[in-house]
Amino acid sequence: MSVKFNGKHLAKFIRPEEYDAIYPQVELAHRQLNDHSGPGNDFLGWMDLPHTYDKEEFARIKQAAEKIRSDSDVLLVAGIGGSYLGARAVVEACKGVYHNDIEDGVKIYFCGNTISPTYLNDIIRITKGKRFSINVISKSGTTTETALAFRVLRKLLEDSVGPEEANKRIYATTDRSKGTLKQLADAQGWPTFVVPDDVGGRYSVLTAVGLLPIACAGIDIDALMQGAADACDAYGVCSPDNDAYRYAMTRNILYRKGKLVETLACFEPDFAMMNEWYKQLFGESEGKDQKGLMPTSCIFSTDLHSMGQFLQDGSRTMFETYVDIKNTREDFYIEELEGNFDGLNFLANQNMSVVNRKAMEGTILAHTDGGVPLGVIEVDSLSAYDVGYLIYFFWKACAVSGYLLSVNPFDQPGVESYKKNMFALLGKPGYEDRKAELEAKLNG
Ligand SMILES: O=P(O)(O)OC[C@H]1O[C@H](O)[C@H](O)[C@@H](O)[C@@H]1O
Repeated sequence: MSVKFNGKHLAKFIRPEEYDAIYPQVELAHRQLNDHSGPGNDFLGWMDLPHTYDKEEFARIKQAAEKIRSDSDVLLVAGIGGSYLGARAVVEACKGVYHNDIEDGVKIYFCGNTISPTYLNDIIRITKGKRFSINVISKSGTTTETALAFRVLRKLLEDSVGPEEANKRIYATTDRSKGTLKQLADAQGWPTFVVPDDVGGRYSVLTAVGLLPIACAGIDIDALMQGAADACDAYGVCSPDNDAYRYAMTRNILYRKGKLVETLACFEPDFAMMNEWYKQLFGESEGKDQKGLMPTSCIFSTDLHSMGQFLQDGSRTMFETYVDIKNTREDFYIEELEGNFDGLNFLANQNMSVVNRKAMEGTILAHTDGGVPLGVIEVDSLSAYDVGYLIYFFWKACAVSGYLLSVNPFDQPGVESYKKNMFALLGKPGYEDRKAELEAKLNG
């Protein structure tokens, strides 16, 4: 098992009987997920996905990635939320945050995830004089941020290579049959990939949504899916020892004890976008009906120099979950310095990963002593296989955690409010009444 939940540091915060007491609710959640009888049961396509995914499309994804890698210097991936975070998270976890600067071959840039004109201009600058392709990703096919960026980038591509060649360099990942993007793709003859109906955005990284950009980065998507498939089997067993369920129970028990915030922390900067992916997964799944733990994140030891004080001594509203990556992608041997001018020879003659681990162990003990409940998710490495495994671990834990909280973990009705206001304020037809009302509030 390449992902484990280690709760040994939680012993002074949660008694074994508390797990026993909540476990029947886990059994119920397990049953509801398996027989599709719980809330949001039309969005459970992720559950068997690592086994049942469309193999024909998977092969087309690999072919498209090969083509992009051979005919493009740059791949622009336009998408937001679930159509953005997972792909970037896996690419950076497996290849590192500086993969574009270090690796030969196609550079991958993400856009359509903001309305910042500065950001878009920078993306346009990146494409100057480069051969580029676009992967536009939107399940609904109507998301404003993505559609707006895509409108600009598509024109850029058409101006650069002509409409006919542009049509061969635009890859659309969207709904099987509906939405503006699907209609456009069919009309223009762009290669299309499908976001299955029963897979929500935040559960879509192992569909074409994530797989095409991830394959373009040269990551082994077979290994990624295999990791998820093995996790699907491991966490498919209903038992108090199921680590995904243990993590879900821990979250819920701590929430009931008044903890309102979870901080996911990792001592590896390559994990920063996985943190962001986790925030969408748990934030959109659980933050509703005026309930839920607020997911936050840190990268340590970096953030120990900013958030460390609060975590050690501040208000005791949070618990921490550390992602412990057992084997780093690379190591660095620290040599002894003659004269020991910087006083750091006590660190010498060992690998830097050992120093990082001691920092983690020291932090675990300090924060636990400071009254922060702390669990550890142990991951073998950030290989494609282990990342696939970890993704499924979080999926399963999140679904059960949502059911334990008695919410529908698979919808996100609250996200619409800002959109409606934005459309009204921008004068989108159909929003006239709301526009007047909102302007009165703003100017009042
Ligand atoms: O893929 P799309 O339809 O463009 O949606 C992208 C994202 O935007 C929405 O507002 C949702 O809150 C997210 O769950 C979703 O992942």
